[in-house]
Amino acid sequence: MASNLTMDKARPQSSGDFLDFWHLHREVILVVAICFFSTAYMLYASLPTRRVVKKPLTRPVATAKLAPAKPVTITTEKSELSLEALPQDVVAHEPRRIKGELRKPDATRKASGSDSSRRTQVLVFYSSLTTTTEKIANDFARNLSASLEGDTEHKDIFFSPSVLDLAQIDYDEYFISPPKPTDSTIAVDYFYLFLIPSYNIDTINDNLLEHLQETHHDFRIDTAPLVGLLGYSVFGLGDREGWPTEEEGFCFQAKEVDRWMAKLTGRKRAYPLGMGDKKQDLTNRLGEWSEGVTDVLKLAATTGSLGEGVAGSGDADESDFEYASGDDDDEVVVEESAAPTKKNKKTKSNIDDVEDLGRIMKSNQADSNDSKGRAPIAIDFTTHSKPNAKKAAVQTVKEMVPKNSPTYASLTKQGYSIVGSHSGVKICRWTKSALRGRGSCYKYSFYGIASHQCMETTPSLSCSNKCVFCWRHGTNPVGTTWRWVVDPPEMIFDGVKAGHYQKIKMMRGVPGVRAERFAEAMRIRHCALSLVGEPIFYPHINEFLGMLHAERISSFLVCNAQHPDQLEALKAVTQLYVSIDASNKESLRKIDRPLHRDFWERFQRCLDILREKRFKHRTVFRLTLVKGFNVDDEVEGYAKLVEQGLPCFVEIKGVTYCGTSTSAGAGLSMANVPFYAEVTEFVTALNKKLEELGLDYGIAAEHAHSCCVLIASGRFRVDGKWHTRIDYTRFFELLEERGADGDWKPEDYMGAETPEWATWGNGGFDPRDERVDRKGRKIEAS
Ligand SMILES: Cc1cc2nc3c(=O)[nH]c(=O)nc-3n(C[C@H](O)[C@H](O)[C@H](O)COP(=O)(O)O)c2cc1C
Ligand code: SF4
Repeated sequence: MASNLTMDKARPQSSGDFLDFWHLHREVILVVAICFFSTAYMLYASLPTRRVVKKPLTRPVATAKLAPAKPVTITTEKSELSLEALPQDVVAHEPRRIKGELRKPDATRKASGSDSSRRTQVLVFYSSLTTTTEKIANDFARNLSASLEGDTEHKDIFFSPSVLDLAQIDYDEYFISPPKPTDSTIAVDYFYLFLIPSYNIDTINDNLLEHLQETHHDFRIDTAPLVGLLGYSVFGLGDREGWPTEEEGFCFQAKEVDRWMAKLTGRKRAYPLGMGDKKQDLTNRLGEWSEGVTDVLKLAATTGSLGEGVAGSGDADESDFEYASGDDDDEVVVEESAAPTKKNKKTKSNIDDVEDLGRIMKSNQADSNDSKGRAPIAIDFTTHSKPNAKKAAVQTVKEMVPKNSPTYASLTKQGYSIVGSHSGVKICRWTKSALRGRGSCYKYSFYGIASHQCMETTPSLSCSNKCVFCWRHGTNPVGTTWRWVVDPPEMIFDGVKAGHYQKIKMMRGVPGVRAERFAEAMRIRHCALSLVGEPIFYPHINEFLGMLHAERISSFLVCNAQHPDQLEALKAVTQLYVSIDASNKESLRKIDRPLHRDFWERFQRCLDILREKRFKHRTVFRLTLVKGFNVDDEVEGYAKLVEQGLPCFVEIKGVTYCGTSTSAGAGLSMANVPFYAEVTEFVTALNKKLEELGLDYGIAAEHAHSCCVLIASGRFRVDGKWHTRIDYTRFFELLEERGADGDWKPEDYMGAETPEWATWGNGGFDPRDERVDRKGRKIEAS
C-alpha cells in the first residue's frame, strides 16, 4: 500500500493529480526551467559574433601594401574572441563583451612633446571598382610616407602607412577592435584613413557599411569598440555629372562610413570629411584634405590628443549646435523671461551699470595692473565736460573686463574669447552652418560674404546704450566714456585672429563639417565689427581697420549712432552701418535706453555725417523691427530718416527670438518677434513711402531664412538689375592705390549682379546649400 500511494503521487493521472504534483514540486520545476533557459542564453551569447559574409568582388582588386619601414605584424583580437580563449567563468556566467576604453590625452606626451616608446601606424583603407581610388590610395600613402619621413621631428614616431583594400581584408580584424601588433614591447596607436568612392550599385562598400552598423548595434560588443584608435578621417570620391548634389547621392557612401566610424570610435573624427569629384576638383580637394590630415596626424601622434575641443580627444563637446542661441554677430534677440537664479540675480545686478562695473573692477584692480605690467593709457573721448580734477586724482585706470571678473566669466561661458582687456571674438551660428554646407547668413545673399570665412569681433566690449533687445545686456559693460586701459591694436588684431582660428579648429571633429570649407575657413576674408559693444568706442579703431585691410580682410562696422566725433573721424571701411532702432526721440529712448542725455542730438548728427559720407563709404541703415516698440505707425518716420541720411542701403531685419538666456528685464517675449510676412509688409510700406518722397530706392534682395530684406539706392541698379554685391578685390586696390583717406566712391567697387535667387521675391537661400531648420532638420525644397 505504501508503495502504491507513492506511485499514485508520483504519476498524476488526472487534473487533480497534476495539481497535487505541481504543489509538491513547483520549486524544483522552476529552478530546472531557469537553469535551462539561462544556459541556452549563455551558449547563444558566447557564439562568435555574427558577421557579414563578404561577397566576392566582380573584379579582383590587387592589394597594394606598402612595406612598413619597421615591419609591424598586425594581429587581431580574433583569438581572444573565441570561446576557448575566454576564462571559463566568464563563458559560463555572462555574455561576451568587447569593450573599448576612452583614452584620455596622454599627459606625459603632452608635457614632453613626444613619447619615444609609442609608434603610430596609419592604415589607409580603400575600395575601388574602376581602379581610380586604388591608384589614389597608393599615391596618397606614398606621399604621406615621404612627408612623415622627411620630417625629422616626427619620422621616428610613425611606421610607414599601410594600404588595405576593403575587398581583401577581414573586417573583424579591423572593425571590432583596433588591431594589436605582434611585438608586444611596442605600443602602437592606429590611425584609420578611408578613401571611399560611392556606388549606387551593390559593391563591397555595402558590406563594409553593414558590418560597421552591425558592430555598433551588436549587444555583445561595446557601442564604440574602436575608441582606442588615435583617430580617423574619410575622403569620398564621386561624380557630380551623374550625382550633382549630396542630396542626389554625391559621395553618399563616404558620408555613411564617416557617420558609422564616428559612432564606433566615440567620435574620433580627426579631420572633416573630404569629398572630390573625379571629373572636376578631385586633385584640389584631395590635396587640401591630405594636408589637413597630415597636420592632425602629427599633432595626434605627439600628444595623443586630437586637439582642443575635438570630439573624442578627452575634452570633447560634440553638440549639434545651439541653433537658437542667437549668437549672430549683429542679430538682436528677444530673450525669454526666465526667473533668474539667486546667483544670476547677483551677477546681473553686479554689472548692470557703470558704477557697479567700477566697483567690480576695483576689487580686481590690483591683480590686473600687476599682470599687465605696462603703463595704461587713460582716454576719454566721448564726454566733453571738464574733467573733475579731484576725482581724477583718486582714479586709477582699470581694465574693462579683468580676467577674474563676473563679466569675463559670463562672456567666456557664452563662447566669447576675450582678447586683452576689452576685445572679444566669437564664431557665430552662420559660420558653423556654412562649415557644414548648410548656408551662409544674409550677407552672403546680399554682399557675397561666405560665413565660414567671416570673423566676428569687437575691439570694445563696452557700449553706451542698454537696448531692450540686446541679448548681451547684463554681461557687457556700459559707459559713456572710455575710462579703461587701452590695448594696442596690434595685440588685439593678433589676438582676435588667433582666437577665431582656434575656434574654427575646434569644429574639426564636428559631424557634417566639410573638409573643403574647413580649409577655406583657415583664411579670414571678412571681419564683422559688430559682435557686442560699440567698436567705434575703441580709440584706435582706424589703426585696427588698417590692419584688417592690409591683410585683405574686408570690414563691416556697425555703430550705434551715439558717437558722432568718432564717426566723423572714421577712415576707410568696406561698409559702414548705423543702427536706426527707432524713428523718433521717444521711441528711441524707450528701445535703446541710451546713457547719453543728448542721445537724440547725437543720433541726428550721426545721420548728417552719414549723409556726407555716402559718396565715400557704402553706408547702411540697419533697422531691427521689434513688434510693439518700433514698428507700428513708424513707417513715415523711418522714411524721413532715410531722406535725411540718404544711405546706400537700408537693411530691415526682424528681431530674433532666443529662448535660452535670462531676461534683460525689458519685458519682451515671442509676441515682440515679427513674422517674416510682417517684416515684408513693413518693407513694402516703407518702400512706398520712399517713392512718395521722390527718393530713388527699391527692394533689392531678401534672405527669408534670417528674416531680413534689403532696400537699395538706385545708385546700385545697373540696366534695371541690382548690384548689391561688393567687388572686394577692387576695394583693396583702391585702398592700396589711394590710401585710407583717398578719394573714391562706393560705386567704384560695386560688385557683380545680385544673384537671381537672392533678389526680392526669391527667398534668398543659396541653392547649393542644404536647407535645415533651427534644430538642424532638413527642409525639403518647396
Ligand atoms: C556604377 C556606378 C555607380 C556610381 N554611383 C555613384 C553615386 O551614387 N554617387 C557618386 O557620387 N558617384 C557615383 N559613381 C562615381 C564613382 O564613385 C567615381 O567614378 C569614382 O571615382 C570611382 O572610383 P573607382 O574608380 O575607384 O571605382 C558611380 C560610378 C559607377 C561606375
Ligand atoms: S556677417 Fe559674419 S558674423 Fe555676422 S552673421 Fe554673417 S557670418 Fe556671422
